[in-house]
Amino acid sequence: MTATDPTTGSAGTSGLVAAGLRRSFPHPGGDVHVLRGIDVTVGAGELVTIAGRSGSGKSTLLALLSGFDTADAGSVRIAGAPVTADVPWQRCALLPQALGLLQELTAGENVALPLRLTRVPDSEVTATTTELLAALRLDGLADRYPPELSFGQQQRVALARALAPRPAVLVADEPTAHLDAGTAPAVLSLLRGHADDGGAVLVATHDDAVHAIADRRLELAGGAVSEAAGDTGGTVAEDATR
Ligand SMILES: Nc1ncnc2c1ncn2[C@@H]1O[C@H](COP(=O)(O)OP(=O)(O)OP(=O)(O)O)[C@@H](O)[C@H]1O
Repeated sequence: MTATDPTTGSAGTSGLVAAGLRRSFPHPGGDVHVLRGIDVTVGAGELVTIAGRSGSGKSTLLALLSGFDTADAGSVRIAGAPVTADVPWQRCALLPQALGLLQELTAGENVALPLRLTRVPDSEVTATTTELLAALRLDGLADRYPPELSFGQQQRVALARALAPRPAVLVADEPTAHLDAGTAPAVLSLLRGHADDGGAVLVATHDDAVHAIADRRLELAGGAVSEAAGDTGGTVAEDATR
């Protein structure tokens, strides 16, 4: 994949480029203006984190970037093409906070799903699924259904599913929120590895360990994004964005 052009800072032709994103939600007390004109660029090969107080709009932004929601204004492009609701997993995969695992499929079947949908050969599906589950310390749990797994285990299954199709863009919402010290390093390693392999990775997080492996860190506050420096802000109060 094309790396970020260091001379222009642009994502070139293979990264994520969002411009002028605006999103409001109707509310009886007055519309909630969550995103007020957001520009975000994540180049191929880059891992960018985004921090912000609870309610600042991180999940709202990630849903727009991955085609799960539509902006009131602005554009999202991957490799130069607009992101739509039916963006294929190979172009953009979202790891949402709610995970979205299919309850009637086993962990292994959930991970294999994006590969099955694109008719990847069985041997490759098996190899990729086995490799990802092992890398996330989920060996032996492939045949369990989501309700038979802890939330942290389910979160790792959802990450494996997002990574399985080797997406050009990976968008992850708090991917380490439910992990312990034993499993967090595996998740960090896969996120960093995906970027090093040429993926564009954007992670919303309050976790200093994730910020530490990032190339850049953004801050979302008051409906706007800025480049951040220094320690993570963490969740210390509600953001009454309006
Ligand atoms: N569908 C919706 N309808 C109305 N308001 C919404 C909707 N979705 C989000 N909001 C509001 O938008 C704001 C941003 O929410 P969002 O979930 O994006 O924040 P966040 O930064 O991801 O928070 P957290 O860190 O707690 O997950 C909040 O004030 C929330 O109440």
